[in-house]
Amino acid sequence: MPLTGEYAPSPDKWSREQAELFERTNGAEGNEMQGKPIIVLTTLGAKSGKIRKTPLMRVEHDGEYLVVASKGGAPEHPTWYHNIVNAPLVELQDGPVRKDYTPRELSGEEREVWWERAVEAWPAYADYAEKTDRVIPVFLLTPV
Ligand SMILES: C[C@H](OP(=O)(O)OC[C@@H](O)[C@@H](O)[C@@H](O)Cn1c2nc(=O)[nH]c(=O)c-2cc2ccc(O)cc21)C(=O)N[C@@H](CCC(=O)N[C@@H](CCC(=O)O)C(=O)O)C(=O)O
Repeated sequence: MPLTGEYAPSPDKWSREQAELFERTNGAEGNEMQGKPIIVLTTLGAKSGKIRKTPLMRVEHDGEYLVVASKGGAPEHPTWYHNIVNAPLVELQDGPVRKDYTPRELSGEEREVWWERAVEAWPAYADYAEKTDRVIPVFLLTPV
């Protein structure tokens, strides 16, 4: 059952425009970042209850996805982190396919395995981790 509510565009022009182009073309355009594939995560605002759309790097394995709250290695988590922590359900669109997922924050050994996959998909994640003292949260998204 897709998330419903009023869409609230991100104030960040770059990611807003990429998410909107990606959705407008059903994943045919705006689907890469420097030649690497992206997905669009839809969450419900933890405070606003509005629909938030966030382009993220695509990290997939056997039908499950990892989303990485890196925000380029900024000292603080991205705000969508609070939405996902607060939400029992998120939506992810990969190309033309949009599905519901249950998010679970990873730690320990499981996080290590998926972190490797994330760095393979987008090597800059390793640089972001060097840049900040915070542990970059990662969430495993399992199809509902
Ligand atoms: C600018 C800010 O965005 P953010 O949620 O902090 O997310 C920052 C970035 O992670 C986000 O811009 C990503 O899309 C950037 N980004 C990636 N960001 C990543 O963290 N990881 C990635 O892998 C990644 C890849 C990527 C690829 C392409 C691209 O264009 C952007 C990419 C934002 O939208 N702020 C809103 C609030 C958004 C929000 O969700 N508010 C909640 C409240 C949340 C709370 O409780 O604080 C609500 O509505 O209730 C605002 O200020 O109005």
